[in-house]
Amino acid sequence: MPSRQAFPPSSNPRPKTSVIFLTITTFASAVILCAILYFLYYLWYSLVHRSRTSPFDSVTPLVKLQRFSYKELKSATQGFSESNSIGKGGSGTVFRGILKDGKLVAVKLLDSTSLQAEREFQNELQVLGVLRSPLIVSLFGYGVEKNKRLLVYEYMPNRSLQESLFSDSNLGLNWGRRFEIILDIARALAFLHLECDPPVIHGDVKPSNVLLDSEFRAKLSDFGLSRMKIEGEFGVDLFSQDLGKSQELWKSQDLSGNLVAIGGESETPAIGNPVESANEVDFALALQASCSSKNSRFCNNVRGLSFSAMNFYGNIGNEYDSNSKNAKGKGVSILENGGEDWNKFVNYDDELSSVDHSKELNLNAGLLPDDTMGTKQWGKDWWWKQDGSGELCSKDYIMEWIGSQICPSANPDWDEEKKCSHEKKMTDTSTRLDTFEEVNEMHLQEPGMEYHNKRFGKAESRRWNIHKTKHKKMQEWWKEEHLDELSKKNNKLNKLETKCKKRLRMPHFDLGKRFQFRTWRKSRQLNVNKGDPNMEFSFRRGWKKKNAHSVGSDMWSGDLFSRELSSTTSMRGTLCYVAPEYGGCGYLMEKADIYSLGVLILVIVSGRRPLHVLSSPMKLEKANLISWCRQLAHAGNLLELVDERMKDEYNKDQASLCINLALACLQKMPELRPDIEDIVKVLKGEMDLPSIPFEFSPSPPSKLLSRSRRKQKMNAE
Ligand SMILES: Nc1ncnc2c1ncn2[C@@H]1O[C@H](COP(=O)(O)OP(=O)(O)OP(=O)(O)O)[C@@H](O)[C@H]1O
Repeated sequence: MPSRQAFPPSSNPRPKTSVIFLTITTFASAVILCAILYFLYYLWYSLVHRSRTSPFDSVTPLVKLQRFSYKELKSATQGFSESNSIGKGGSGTVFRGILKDGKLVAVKLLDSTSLQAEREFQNELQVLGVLRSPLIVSLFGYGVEKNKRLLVYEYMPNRSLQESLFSDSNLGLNWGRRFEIILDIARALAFLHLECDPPVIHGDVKPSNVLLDSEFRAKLSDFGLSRMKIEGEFGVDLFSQDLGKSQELWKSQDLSGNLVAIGGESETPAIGNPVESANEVDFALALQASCSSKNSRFCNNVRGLSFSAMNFYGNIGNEYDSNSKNAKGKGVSILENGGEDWNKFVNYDDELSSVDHSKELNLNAGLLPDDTMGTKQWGKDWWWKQDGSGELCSKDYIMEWIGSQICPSANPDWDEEKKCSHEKKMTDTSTRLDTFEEVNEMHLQEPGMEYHNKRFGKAESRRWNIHKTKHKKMQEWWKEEHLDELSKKNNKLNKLETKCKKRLRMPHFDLGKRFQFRTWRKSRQLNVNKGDPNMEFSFRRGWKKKNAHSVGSDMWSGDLFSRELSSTTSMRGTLCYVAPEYGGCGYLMEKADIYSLGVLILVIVSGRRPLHVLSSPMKLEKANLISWCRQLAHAGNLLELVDERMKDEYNKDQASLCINLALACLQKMPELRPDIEDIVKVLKGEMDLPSIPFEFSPSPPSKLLSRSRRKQKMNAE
């Protein structure tokens, strides 16, 4: 009998494998769990960390802004009395006030029903609220009550540079002061661009935003259009915002930037809720509430988006609107409704009206659940993001507008002068153009290249070549533009002559207004409040009743129209001061401020507005300060630009340095404009002015303009 093979008793290998497998699995699970936990922790940490960090933490300690009650500010300004009114701007009226402790302040009462004002209020708090520098006007505090918004600033006894420069007496501004003011403004910009982290771009550098203290030292103010430049971004994709969502939120908008229900009922909403408690507020918390959660980064990047103008174009500039079908359609329906909805406001829809500003401004943001902040974020900040896919390029529109508005003075002497010299001028100009072009060519190829290599190194030479090509195109365009401009002016002269004959008398002041009405109504078929002589147009304000008591604006000169042109705030800056690359379509970068500084320097040196058309008989070439300056530079006669009121009592070297510096700042290509650091050094005499090729035109060719120009040419033929 075969014996059974006896196996030695052996341990079962299966359980062993299971143990190993189990161990590995447990270990792997533990590792995965740890990784998940770590990831979650990281996520939590970064969210919490980000939402609690003010962009200015690194440079400035958190600033506590005082919260004032409306009552307090009302009594400080004697009930916002007219005698205490010291100026009116695009977003509100400024009053002189004395606080209980005797401190002299300037209180800005914002136009309560305007979203534009709300946006600027927020921006002012978020940017100016955390800036502290002797070169920047201090914001002491704010007030929020129902739909009232107030900002309390340090009082600047000599008001704005606008007033000092354009007042009749202008006694205060001798050359020494003017030069100091230029230096102060440059220093202020250096502070914003270089010392702030992230850098702050002012976005609206102009005389009325430069305030003068008792010793006529200048401080920069009005940060309503400013923005912070976050994380070294270049051109944050503004259009990547959740525009679909934000556009759903608004129904449509009237010309003053207020929402309008299309064909529907409207009402005046309260923008926020009164907050009873807490006299002093840690504004970082408001900042936190406003810029929290996942959208916080973008929140700061989309400051300078002017809502009103964009939709204004959307509404009226139908032929220019290639993208914003919605805006167009809505605009048309508003107009079709008879345009009467303009004065009715439906500022917030349900989601918007649910925004609790008391939380935002009063509060302990830490108590707000994150998701609440996240979702409300869009509601709260939606108007920042309106400049999206539907945005029109305002520049083209503005340029055409200027073109349509520039008309010679009604002064008959001047007309005569123009008529007589016009033919001669045509020939003169062609000669000048040739020479001009030659000089430009020389500048571009020789010193320009040298300067560029020196400054940016050879690695950049490819880019430079692209620039050169662009320059060439620009030159060609300029030539076309210039000739075209002259023939346009000629046409206008003829038209004006006919009109003069018809009307016999053409009141000086009415000209601008009349032209505005005519042009806007005719070309855009706007149904505006017909013929109200007190209406004026502003890109920032839309149509607005002129305030007879406005100190800071029109009263300083008779040339209403000229004043308006040179200080009309456009989408994200002020017409004539806004950099050409920025005109509402581009990204706001430091070099845009440099461009505005260039215009401002010329204005300070010359005591003229950038566009000065109607005030007195003058040669047409002087009307546009920048092109006149370029012509003088070409003729080697820069000092002719200096304010005649100073007679010979100015420092010629300094004046010529300033004008040259301004021309450098006014270069078309932002990269070629000097940095603010260099500008300050040049002004202080610590550095020579680099030789820079001067460009020609402040505006590049645009499809639209060339199209209209082509049409004009065809018609002429
Ligand atoms: N802190 C201040 N101290 C003294 N005067 C001031 C102060 N702030 C403003 N003003 C005066 O009020 C005027 C209006 O200022 P505001 O900032 O409202 O508008 P603006 O800059 O003239 O125009 P916009 O707001 O359209 O750019 C100024 O021109 C200035 O005369």
